[in-house]
Amino acid sequence: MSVESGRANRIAVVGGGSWGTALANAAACAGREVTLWLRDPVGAIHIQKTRDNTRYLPGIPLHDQVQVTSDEGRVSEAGTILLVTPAQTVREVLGQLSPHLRDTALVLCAKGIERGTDSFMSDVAAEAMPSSTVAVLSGPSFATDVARGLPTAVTLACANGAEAARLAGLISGPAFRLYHTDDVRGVEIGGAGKNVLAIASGIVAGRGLGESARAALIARAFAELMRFSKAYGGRAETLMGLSGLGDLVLTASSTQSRNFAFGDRLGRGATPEKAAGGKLAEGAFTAAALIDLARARDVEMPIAEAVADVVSGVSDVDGVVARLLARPLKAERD
Ligand SMILES: NC(=O)C1=CN([C@@H]2O[C@H](COP(=O)(O)OP(=O)(O)OC[C@H]3O[C@@H](n4cnc5c(N)ncnc54)[C@H](OP(=O)(O)O)[C@@H]3O)[C@@H](O)[C@H]2O)C=CC1
Ligand SMILES: O=C(CO)COP(=O)(O)O
Repeated sequence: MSVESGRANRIAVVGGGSWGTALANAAACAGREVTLWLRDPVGAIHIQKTRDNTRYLPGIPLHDQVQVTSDEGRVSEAGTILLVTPAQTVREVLGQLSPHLRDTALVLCAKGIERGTDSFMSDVAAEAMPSSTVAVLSGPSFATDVARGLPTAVTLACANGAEAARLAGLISGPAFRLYHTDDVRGVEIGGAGKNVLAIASGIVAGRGLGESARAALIARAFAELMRFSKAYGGRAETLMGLSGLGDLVLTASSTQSRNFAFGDRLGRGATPEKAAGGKLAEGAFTAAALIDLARARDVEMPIAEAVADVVSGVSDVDGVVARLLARPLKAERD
């Protein structure tokens, strides 16, 4: 096999948390050679040897075709990189890796918006790596399900539609089905926004407001997501698909979701600091940026605003619930 055809078949996964490890398994099941890169050398040696990511995905065996390393140079052996660290670290990680990357397709897997700059992930990547092909992967997919080989379907977006189809084919396996689109903005808005809105759904559950309230909230949260996406150029059909409705339904209705669980604890009275419980709840970091962007284009997002206020400590749960219930009645289409 030539070096170039070897690169084409090799995928590097950057970030050895739960989703990175799951995606490494999924890509290996798709027949790819996989390098899983972690920043922690001790952790990398441990996982390579035991074939178990005991910290993030205990008890789920790592596929034989996954090689684990902490050597940044090894990332350059792959033609495609899946970037799977938290959204707020993407700029830093790309800065660290860019000297090692050439002719690389970059698939962004974090679901969030960068705080401070209010930047979407694809814009962060385009700034950090202007000559790379940038794609976004998002959709309903809990790491434990995917790592175990349970079936799901997600969306891969790239502005170049042919490249989106090629990358979807490269990563899709028997149980991990990737649909493709050229609507990058729509897909990344679905993934980032649903995390914030899932916190609201968790709050409703934790506060004991009932199943009816939760269903009503999810429907109105989806209306917010559609309005926001329209204002930022995402297509309605994308938001109605896997990365919008599909992922909102999953995340806003399952205690397996860290964002839902975070909201649930807030609803039961925990402080934002305690509610996270040491786990990543991306929506808590994205909420303020989402609201900044919504205000900048006059998009009404009362549910996302309520989450941002509770997370930042500006309001308490009962205060935002009362505020939402006191909103004036209006036509449903608005
Ligand atoms: N888990 C899931 O089911 C899914 C997650 N996602 C998204 O994937 C992204 C990652 O989530 P997930 O894997 O679950 O998170 P985890 O908390 O499970 O893991 C995060 C990983 O990122 C690493 N990391 C953190 N900061 C840095 C950094 N500065 N440089 C290098 N590595 C870093 C951590 O390393 P260390 O251990 O050394 O801190 C860890 O390996 C999130 O945006 C999430 O929304 C998307 C779909 C499903
Ligand atoms: O994005 C996810 C499922 O698609 C994972 O959600 P949580 O980060 O809330 O666990």
